[in-house]
Amino acid sequence: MKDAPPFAMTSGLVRRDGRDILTGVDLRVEAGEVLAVLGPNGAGKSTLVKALLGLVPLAGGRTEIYGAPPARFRGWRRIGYVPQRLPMGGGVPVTVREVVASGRVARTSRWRPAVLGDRAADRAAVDRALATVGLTDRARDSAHLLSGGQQQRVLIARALAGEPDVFVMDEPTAGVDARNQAALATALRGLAGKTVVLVAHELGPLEPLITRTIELERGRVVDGTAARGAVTG
Ligand SMILES: Nc1ncnc2c1ncn2[C@@H]1O[C@H](COP(=O)(O)OP(=O)(O)OP(=O)(O)O)[C@@H](O)[C@H]1O
Repeated sequence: MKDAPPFAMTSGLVRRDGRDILTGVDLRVEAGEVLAVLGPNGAGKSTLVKALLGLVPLAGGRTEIYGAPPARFRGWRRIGYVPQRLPMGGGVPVTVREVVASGRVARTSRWRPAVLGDRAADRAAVDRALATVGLTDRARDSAHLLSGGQQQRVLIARALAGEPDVFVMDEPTAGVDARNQAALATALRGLAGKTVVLVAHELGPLEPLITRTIELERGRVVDGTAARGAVTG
C-alpha cells in the first residue's frame, strides 16, 4: 500500500471568535513536494499551516498527518516546524548552538533513552545544520543578539538538526535581507527529496525551488498551480 501523504486536509474549517478564518480547504501535500502558500496579509496562511500540524483545531472537515489525525499522530520526529519568530521569553541567554541542539529533542524517545553513541550523532547533526545555514562561526553567540534574518536561520538549523522528512516554515523570508534570503535558498536546496510547506509573501530567490504554489484569499484557496520551470519528481 502506498504511504499516506505527509498532509491531507479535506473541507478544512477554522473558526475564531465566531469568524471563519479558513473555509473549505482541500489540500493534499505529497512527499517530495515543495509547496509555497501565498496570499495577502490576514488571508489565513499561518492558520493553514498551524491547522495542518494540529496546532489550531478544525471546527469542521478533517486533516491528517501521514494518515493520522494530529491528535493521534505519533511520528513527530518526522516533522520540523519553523515558526515565524524565535521565542525569546524568559530572559535566559541561550546560545545559537543550544537553540539548534534543541531540535534533537524530539528524536529521543521515552522508550529509548539517549545512549552514548547518540551524543556524537547529535553533535554531528548540529554541526551540519549550523554549516548548512552558514552560522558555524556564530555558534557560541547569544541567539537574541543576532539579526532577525540570522535568527530565522537559527530556527531553520534547529529544524534541520532534527533530520525530519517534512519541513513546515512560516514566512521564512519575512523581514529577511537579500543575503539571508540567499542563505535560506541554499539551505532549502540541500533538502532535495524532503517535503517542504512554506508560507511566503513573495518567493524571491526561493522561486526556482518551489514545485507548487497555492494562493489563499480570505481563508479560501483561490488558485493552485504547479510552478513553471520547477524540477519535479
Ligand atoms: N488566535 C486568533 N484569534 C482570533 N483571530 C485570529 C487568531 N489568529 C489569527 N486570527 C485572524 O485570522 C486571520 C488570518 O490570520 P493568519 O495569521 O492566518 O493570516 P496570514 O495570511 O498568515 O497573515 P500574515 O501574512 O499577516 O501573517 C486574520 O484575520 C487574523 O486576525
